[in-house]
Amino acid sequence: MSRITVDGLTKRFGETVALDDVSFEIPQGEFAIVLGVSGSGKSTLLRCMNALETPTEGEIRIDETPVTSPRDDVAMIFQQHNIIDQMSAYSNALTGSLNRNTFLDSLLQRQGEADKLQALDALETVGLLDQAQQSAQRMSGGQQQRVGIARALVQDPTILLADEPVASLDPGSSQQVMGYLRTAARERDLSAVISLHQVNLARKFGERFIGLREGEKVFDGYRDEFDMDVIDRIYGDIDTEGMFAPEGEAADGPDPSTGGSDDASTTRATDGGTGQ
Ligand SMILES: Nc1ncnc2c1ncn2[C@@H]1O[C@H](COP(=O)(O)OP(=O)(O)OP(=O)(O)O)[C@@H](O)[C@H]1O
Repeated sequence: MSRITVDGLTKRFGETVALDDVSFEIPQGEFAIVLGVSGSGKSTLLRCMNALETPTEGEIRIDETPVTSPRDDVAMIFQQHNIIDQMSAYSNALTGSLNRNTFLDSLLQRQGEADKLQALDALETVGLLDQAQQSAQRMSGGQQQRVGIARALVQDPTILLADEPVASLDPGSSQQVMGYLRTAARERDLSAVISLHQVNLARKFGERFIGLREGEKVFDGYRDEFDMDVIDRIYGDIDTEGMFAPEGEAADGPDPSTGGSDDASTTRATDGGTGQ
């Protein structure tokens, strides 16, 4: 059970109001996407959720317990996945169990069988079991990010946070990574909060949407309400042409069996994204 409550969250950096009285609740198992232009407060929101920033006012609660320090049951995936190039996909995934092992045990890979099986299971979830021994530096950016997801899963979280996890990937890899994230959250019943720049990706994979603009929450709703008016509310008068695929084209979620898709139709849907 992991319900996330964001309650009257304000974060100021000097004169800058990064978040202004933001409140919402994410029920257990929901896959939520946070959208907004650069500087709207997405990263600050996620960082507050993981206690990497301290709120100026308000608080975050997980199952009614205020978040005051990083928690083992909250895993965070970053844009720069920070995996170790020289290590294999398997060894990188296994580092997700660091919270349960001493540093020396981890260094010598003396983790228990359960942790090792969990690393293999996580690699299977992200479609990389057959690449387990592959050195990370020989993997593509998308594969490396999937290793980052596997490592987060080995942490055994109930909540998955991802701050622009596909910002540096090409459209096809972005689709795949989002697909695997969605599959992982669904299979393990994780609550997920993902920040994204790309509207089409958000719409394709998201279930719940939180829109931020200049630190304020300007939208909070589900797929059926997430229309062009909402996009305008979030993005204002910037050119949104091409950010929104025609109705139906991007409405289906990923195929959980593939963790997304490489097929041409979905790649086309992404091409209509923001290109960021
Ligand atoms: N550590 C900090 N010190 C000072 N100002 C900060 C700090 N972190 C964020 N800000 C400011 O807070 C505001 C929100 O930033 P934030 O990084 O949360 O936005 P964002 O929506 O994640 O942007 P991007 O999409 O570019 O990552 C911005 O004006 C930013 O300059």
